[in-house]
Amino acid sequence: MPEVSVSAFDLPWLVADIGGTNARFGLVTSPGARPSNVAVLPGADYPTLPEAVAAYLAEHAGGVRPGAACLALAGPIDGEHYKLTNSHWSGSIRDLDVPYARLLNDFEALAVSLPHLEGDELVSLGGPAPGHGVKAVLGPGTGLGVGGLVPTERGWTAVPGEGGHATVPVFEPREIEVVKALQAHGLPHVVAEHLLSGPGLVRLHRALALVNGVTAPELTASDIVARVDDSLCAETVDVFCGMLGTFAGNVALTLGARGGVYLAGGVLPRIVERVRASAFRTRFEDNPDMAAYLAGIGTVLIVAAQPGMTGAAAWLSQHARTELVS
Ligand SMILES: Nc1ncnc2c1ncn2[C@@H]1O[C@H](COP(=O)(O)OP(=O)(O)OP(=O)(O)O)[C@@H](O)[C@H]1O
Repeated sequence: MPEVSVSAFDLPWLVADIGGTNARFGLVTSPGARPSNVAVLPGADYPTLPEAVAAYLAEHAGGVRPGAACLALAGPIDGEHYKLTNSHWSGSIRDLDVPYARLLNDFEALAVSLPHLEGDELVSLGGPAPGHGVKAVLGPGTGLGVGGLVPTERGWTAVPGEGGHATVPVFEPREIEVVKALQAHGLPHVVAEHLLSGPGLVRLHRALALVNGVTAPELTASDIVARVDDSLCAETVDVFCGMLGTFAGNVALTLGARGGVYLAGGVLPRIVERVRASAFRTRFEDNPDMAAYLAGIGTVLIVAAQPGMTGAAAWLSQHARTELVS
């Protein structure tokens, strides 16, 4: 069969959201459309990202050759180069052999998705509905991601960052005891991600056992959230939600996120009602000088299935217009 030549931004476009465990892929068949042909591949099954992309295109996308790609990755992006934080994949986007390809940090892509999410893709965690202005997104998953989205005269601009590595937001006496226990056990500088993530739930459970002077089995994050009748597990989830509220309030204050604070990541959609019933929103507003300011900011949980890929698709739609007219 003769090779079909493909130019930059020829449809379809390839989008992806790649975490430490899963590589999610999809195709965009018209600008502004949501991804179709979505498939989730286990990253560990493929030695490199180009091999996972080739497998997706061959097995789930009819062997198409995309004219553009936007890949959201859980790790720092340095121009064309990527290195996933919790996976062995690293390399250059050029190795994909797509005429136009762009890398985004995963929370940068989530930030771009925010104006496109609607209806039952969002659940209120308190406060008013998100309005105009800067938006923030943060979320506990394998790590703790943070991003911002700023309105400009030329559309929205996403702001990636490394906010999950900010020092842990301890507030209540019990939380201070947790930090002291972790410091006494080999973790001198406790950052937010150490406690506000899936692995953070495990660490928090262990630390609360030390603080309470009890022995507890080593549990996974899913065990901890499943054991609703176990007092230590229940306390772990409560402390987690409270600290997350303070962290989200700190992000809102830092970015001036009057357009809303959105919560994402793999952990919270599994405990929606417990977050809503927790101290999350009270702690979000609990600031001596800025309580009224924070009370005016909506907090919303993203429960959409593939928001990272929605963001990657929106990014390509916005940039295709710019690239094709310039
Ligand atoms: N049932 C569960 N309840 C609570 N937390 C969970 C559950 N299952 C998994 N987790 C946590 O969620 C984390 C995965 O979150 P998320 O999906 O956001 O991760 P990611 O970094 O995007 O990577 P990937 O999806 O590839 O794992 C896991 O590290 C785990 O700690």
